[in-house]
Amino acid sequence: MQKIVVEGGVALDGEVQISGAKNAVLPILCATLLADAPVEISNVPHLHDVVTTAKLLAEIGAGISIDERYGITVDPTTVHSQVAPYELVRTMRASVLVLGPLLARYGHAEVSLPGGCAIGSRPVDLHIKGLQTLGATVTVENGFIKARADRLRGGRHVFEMVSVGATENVLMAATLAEGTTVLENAAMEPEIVDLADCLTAMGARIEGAGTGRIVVEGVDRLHGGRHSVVPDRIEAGTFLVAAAMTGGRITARRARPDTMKAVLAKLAEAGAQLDCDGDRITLDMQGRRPKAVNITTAPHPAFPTDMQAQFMALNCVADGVGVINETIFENRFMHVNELLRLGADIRVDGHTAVVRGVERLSGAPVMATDLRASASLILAGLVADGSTTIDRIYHLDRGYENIEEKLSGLGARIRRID
Ligand SMILES: CC(=O)N[C@H]1[C@@H](OP(=O)(O)OP(=O)(O)OC[C@H]2O[C@@H](n3ccc(=O)[nH]c3=O)[C@H](O)[C@@H]2O)O[C@H](CO)[C@@H](O)[C@@H]1O
Ligand SMILES: C=C(OP(=O)(O)O)C(=O)O
Repeated sequence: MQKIVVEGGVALDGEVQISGAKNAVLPILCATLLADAPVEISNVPHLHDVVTTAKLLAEIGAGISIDERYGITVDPTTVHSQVAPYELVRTMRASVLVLGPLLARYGHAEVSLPGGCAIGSRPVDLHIKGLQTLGATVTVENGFIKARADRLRGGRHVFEMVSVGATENVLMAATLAEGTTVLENAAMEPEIVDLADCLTAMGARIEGAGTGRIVVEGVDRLHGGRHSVVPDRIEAGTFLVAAAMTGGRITARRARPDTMKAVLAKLAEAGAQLDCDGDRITLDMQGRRPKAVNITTAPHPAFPTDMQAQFMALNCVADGVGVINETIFENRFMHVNELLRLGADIRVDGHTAVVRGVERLSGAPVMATDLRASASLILAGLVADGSTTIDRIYHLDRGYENIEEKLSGLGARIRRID
């Protein structure tokens, strides 16, 4: 199994290009199923999860073509199955996002329940309730969500709690429903806005994406279109934290600073000098040690759960004590035990971790447990004395494109071994 080896001690310096967002491209690929002609998606990140989604779309009959720049064109006109099997859904929870599109387009869909994952349970009751408001009959049998509706009809739906996935599934379904749908307490993440932009390019009529109230006027058909995926705010944030921890200076190119305000505010609070110029974010730490910061994860525009592990790594070597509250997932502290192996001082009590910064970490073999936990271990390795070897990095390949090449380009001593 492949591993990543990091030799600590280099202050990062240089420029890095940010890829398209994993959490935007996956719903967008599912949304292409709504169209009645090919849809071209560009700025697609080269990720394992993208390959899995493409496999799922191909399995149900969609035509997939990939150009030399990794742009993906999906031709949904050849879809012949409305069943998403367990083998694919289990490896990637985002597969559940084919439910809304298949139901809206074909009047029925069967999608395996995603089950939980390492970071916590991943229920889909909010997705189901939203589709029921649009008139679907939904049952859960033999581990599958089975949904049916001759034609969905618009309605007003209030999500009980903010859910990114449920907002995406119901939004996609509503585009082909008869009449108007109003979604209240909708998620406001930039990835929802990007999905709505892609749907709009396919002929959907959507207002309010990016606010808590989205209004969709259903249309009879969606046509083909083109869309370029929004830059990955979590990837950009991860590189900026790496620069801050190592006392370095980097510029993230092709980023979207307006989608990352909570993260940039915390980096500034940690003592980083930040300069945003169009799609470029420059962070300069001027060789200083970061100051500890308190973090509470919550839905956008608050601090994202997907950056919690990386800021935990920063607090491990910061000056002072940082308190981290994780409010989205019940088990998203699995990086703690691995960070402790590197010499960190962290105490966990329920959803709260208290991190006391130490002067130095020391390299050790560690194990990645999930995607962002893997990133936090690389960050810790960048500042640890000696060598840190990270096992089970397949998690990393789900969500970061060429991370070791990008970090090497910034001067880090990092390599992948078999
Ligand atoms: C609000 C939030 O930060 N969402 C994150 C969540 O999105 P993802 O779409 O995976 O998860 P949701 O936004 O749906 O989950 C938010 C919360 O709602 C609960 N829930 C969700 C659906 C449902 O049907 N029933 C239910 O109870 C979840 O258990 C969770 O506590 O994980 C992604 C991957 O880390 C992140 O990119 C998203 O930013
Ligand atoms: C946990 C993540 O993704 P997923 O919901 O696909 O597991 C993530 O992007 O940090």
